[in-house]
Amino acid sequence: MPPNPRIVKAFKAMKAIGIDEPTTKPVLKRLLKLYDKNWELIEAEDYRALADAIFEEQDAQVSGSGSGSGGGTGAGVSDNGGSFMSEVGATDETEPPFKRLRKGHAGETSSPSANCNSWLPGVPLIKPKEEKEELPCTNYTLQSPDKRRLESLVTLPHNHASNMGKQPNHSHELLVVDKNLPPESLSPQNRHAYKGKEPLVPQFAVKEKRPMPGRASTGVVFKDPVVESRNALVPKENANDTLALVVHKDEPFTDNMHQYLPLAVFPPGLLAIEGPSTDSESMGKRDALLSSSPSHILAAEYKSDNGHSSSQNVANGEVPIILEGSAANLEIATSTMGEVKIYLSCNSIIGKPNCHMPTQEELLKSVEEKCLRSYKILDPNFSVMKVLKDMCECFLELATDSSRHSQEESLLNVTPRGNLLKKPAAYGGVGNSSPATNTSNGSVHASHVDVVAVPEASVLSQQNMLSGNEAAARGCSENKEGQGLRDLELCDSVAISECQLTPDEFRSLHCMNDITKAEEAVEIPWLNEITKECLPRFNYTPRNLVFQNARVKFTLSQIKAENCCSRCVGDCLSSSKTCICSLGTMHGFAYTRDGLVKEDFLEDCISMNRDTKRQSHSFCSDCPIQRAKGDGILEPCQGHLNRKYIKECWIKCGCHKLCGNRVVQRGIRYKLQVFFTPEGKGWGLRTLEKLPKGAFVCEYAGEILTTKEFFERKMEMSRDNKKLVCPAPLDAYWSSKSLKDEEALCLDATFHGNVARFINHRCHDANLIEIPVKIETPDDHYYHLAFFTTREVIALEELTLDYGTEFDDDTVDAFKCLCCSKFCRDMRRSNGKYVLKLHTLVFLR
Ligand SMILES: C[S@@+](CC[C@H](N)C(=O)[O-])C[C@H]1O[C@@H](n2cnc3c(N)ncnc32)[C@H](O)[C@@H]1O
Repeated sequence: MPPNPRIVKAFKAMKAIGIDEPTTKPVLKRLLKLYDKNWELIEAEDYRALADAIFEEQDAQVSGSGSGSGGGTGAGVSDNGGSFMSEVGATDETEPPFKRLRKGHAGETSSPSANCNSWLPGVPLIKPKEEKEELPCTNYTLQSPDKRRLESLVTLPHNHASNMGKQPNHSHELLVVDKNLPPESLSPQNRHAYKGKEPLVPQFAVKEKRPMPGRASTGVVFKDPVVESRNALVPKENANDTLALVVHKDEPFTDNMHQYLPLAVFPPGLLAIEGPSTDSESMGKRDALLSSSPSHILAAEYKSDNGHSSSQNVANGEVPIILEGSAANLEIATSTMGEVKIYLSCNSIIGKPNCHMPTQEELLKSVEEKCLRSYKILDPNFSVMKVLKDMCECFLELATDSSRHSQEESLLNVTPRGNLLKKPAAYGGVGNSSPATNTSNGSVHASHVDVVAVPEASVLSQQNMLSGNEAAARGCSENKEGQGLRDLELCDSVAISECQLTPDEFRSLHCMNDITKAEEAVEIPWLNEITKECLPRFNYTPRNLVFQNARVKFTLSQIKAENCCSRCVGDCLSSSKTCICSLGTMHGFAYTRDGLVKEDFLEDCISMNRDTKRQSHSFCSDCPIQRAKGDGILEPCQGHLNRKYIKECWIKCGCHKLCGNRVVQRGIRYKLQVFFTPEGKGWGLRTLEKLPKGAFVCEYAGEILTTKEFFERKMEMSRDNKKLVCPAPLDAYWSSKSLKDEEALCLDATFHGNVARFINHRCHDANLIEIPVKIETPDDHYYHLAFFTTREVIALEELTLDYGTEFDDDTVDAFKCLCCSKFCRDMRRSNGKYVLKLHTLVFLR
């Protein structure tokens, strides 16, 4: 009979860890009996149960007791060398070795079937059936970038009580040993705990070796009351089964000494109550936790150089001494129970006299204040606990995303070392991001930043620090007669406002953040570092709303079979079949697969806008504007610029919402910010990330008014000495054919509008262009006004549009143009004759 391949494999596995076949055989036989031939249990975790049982037996032999300790597999089962499979059915109900994994926990029961997988992919760990009364998390794997080190480390439940002068029931103290050491080189006390290749419980792999300083080493544990309830991180004298997170210097197998300062431990319960501060109940709970008596919160666990362990309350002024190395190191430990522990070793306090350990509450408050000041994080809900919680959650996400890396890589690389806590929470970014660099005053340099997901208040500071070239690139220096200098001065003068706001002011500034009220897919914050002015009141609407009489009917019957691609599926842009929607216009699809307007189409639109020679106009015989003015004088039509348009797939098309021919209808995608301009233009809109040429930024959304309604509204407003914000006629298709009043439409964003209402004017070389887009209806009198970039726009650059205003036209009440463009059409600026006129129909051409 050929040898059972499973048996052969078991032998091999044991051999790999230095256990020969004769030693393995009897134990394996006994295990098979015990597990009723359930090979899965034996094979689990690289034959961990088998290895465990063998060590158990060796331990027993060393101690001469004849039976394994702690309910082990027992000894004395004879190895008769026969076929294992024929020997099943033995009656000795010895406890399975899995139970040993939790040895030391009073009243604990376990069973072979109680296997659980660690959430770290590929790192299965055994856990007992009942977890309630136990350490919630007895397997901590420190994530280390140092792969080799971690590979060579395995941790053991610490059984060296005698060496340590400690009671042996402190069985969860940790010991770090080199995994590469053969088991024989371990003492029997330790070998019994060498359970296969994977770390055992509790597990605590240390990141890297550090030289031991010639002084006492101290591990400090901030003990959270919540944690205490779960028995983790309690001072040793308070708990028999303490999980001590300190590695002793005198341990024979390592000089890896770490002192960890666990800032926060988030067992699931604590995570659950950590909500945003608006949730008063959660806040209350958290506050209650944080306001526990300091002595309860703060405890320190010391390991001194002489190998003695003691616990101390650091609040009494005794100074822990931390190992040398970098000023602060961040370590993250994870557990099979889904817990993440964060350790911060603060080495820089070494040798500092009169150190007083802060309470956890003090520390969190101080870090929060620092964050608010240094990084201008304006979110009133911001809290360090939240950041830490986010860190834990991100960690869990990354660690459990098996698609990202191989197991080892994810184990090792998910934890950035060092400065993690120094980074502002608001940092992040989309696409390629080169991180902005912090300056000593806490502001941020924006140079060479492609993508800046900027903490709102720091953005202006970034702009203030632009070099001349950068400023030029952003349009501050390209104007006439020293205007660039003036603009730069203006920019410079803004710098003083930086860092002057208190955290409370920052918080209150933030109270109205995200101007979209979550109506858009992205948040759009606002910022004013120039004045105390707040954003004007208006109702944010991401889509156009009919005010009253406008005739905007979206009916399916309007969309004929010949102008919709009902047979398309998925993405029309990548379809091999010709899509009807691409035939509807002269230019085929206007978008590239990247969702950008095609270069030639865009260039055409731009030149038709900028080059008067290429412009053509339509003239109405009975112009709705002249009609609607209602001043009794019916002037001839002034002409309406003919424009190219984009037709997107619409409701009757069969394609996906993510079809490449549906860009504008999917809404704003880029990170934008409304900010107060330093040049005196009032509010403006800018991008917080680099935008490619032809990118859709936003559409102009507002109320759809008939032209008649618009003029009535305008009159009404001017009676109250107010003006409308920025009306835009939808006149691209007005022509000689007579339009009814309810068809001659325009958009007004004064009361209801979107972010486009903050886009300022720039003469000629604006970085945005408006292109009419048909989305719901082929009716020419209604369409969307979408804004696309005319070129690449760098992060923090203001987004501008050429309104088409003729500043020398006395019939138009135009603002004094401060666009800074060298092509500025407002001659009043250069000759000093600044004429302040009421702004009216700037969009009307
Ligand atoms: C569509 S709104 C833009 C947002 C506006 N800045 C605000 O604070 O609400 C148009 C108004 O902004 C101002 N504005 C826009 N571009 C300007 C420019 N280049 N120079 C001066 N003021 C400008 C004018 O008051 C104009 O009437």
